[in-house]
Amino acid sequence: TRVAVLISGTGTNLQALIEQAKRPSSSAEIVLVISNRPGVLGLKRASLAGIQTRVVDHKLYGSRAEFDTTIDRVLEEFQVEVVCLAGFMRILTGPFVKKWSGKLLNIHPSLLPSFKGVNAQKQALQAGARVSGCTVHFVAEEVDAGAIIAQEAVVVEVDDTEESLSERIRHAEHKAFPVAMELVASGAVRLGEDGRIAWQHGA
Ligand SMILES: N[C@@H]1O[C@H](COP(=O)(O)O)[C@@H](O)[C@H]1O
Repeated sequence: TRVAVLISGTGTNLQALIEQAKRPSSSAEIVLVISNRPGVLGLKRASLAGIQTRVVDHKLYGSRAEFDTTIDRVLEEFQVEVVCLAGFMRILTGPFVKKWSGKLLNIHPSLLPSFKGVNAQKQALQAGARVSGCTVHFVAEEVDAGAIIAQEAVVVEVDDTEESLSERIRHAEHKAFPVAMELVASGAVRLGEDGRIAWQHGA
C-alpha cells in the first residue's frame, strides 16, 4: 500500500513509521513525505531514508482550500492510497477530509475522547489524570473525533511536567502509530459506512 506521511517538524513519528515500513512483513511502502514547513528535521529523515519529499508551504497560499488542493494534487501525483498525519499542525478542510475518508490517519497525544485540541498533555496534567497516552484515529471533519484505530496508555507521574509527560507520550506514539499504519495498510482495519471501525476477519 502506497503511504504518504505529512509532517510539520522533528519527525520522530515519521522515523517510527519508516522503521516499520522497512520490515519485510510490512504492507506499507512510504513513497512520499510532505511538510508544510521548509527545512524541518523530518525532511532530512525522509531524504536519509531515500523517500521523495515535497514542501507545500501554507504561508504561500491565500486560503486553506488552495493549500489543501495542492496537497491533494501531490498525493494523486504519487498515487498515494493512505495518508498518515504525523505531527502535521494544519487542520484540513471538509472537502479534503471527505475525499480521503477512511484513508487519513492522525496521531493525538491523549487517550481520546479525553483532552481534544491543542496542549493535550497539559490538559491531562491540569485535570489530574493518573493515566494518559496517545491515540491514532481516522480523521473526521470534527477535529480529534474520528474512529479510533489504536491507543497506547502511559502513567502520569506525580512530579511530571508538561515536558516529561510529553516525552513519555511520544515514546508511546512511536509504538501506536506503526501498529495503526500496518492495520490500515494491510486491510485488517477499515472505516465502516457507519463511521465506526470495521475489522476484516481472518486478515
Ligand atoms: N501532534 C503532536 O506533534 C508531535 C509531533 O512530533 P514529531 O513526530 O514531529 O516528532 C507529536 O507529539 C504529536 O502527538
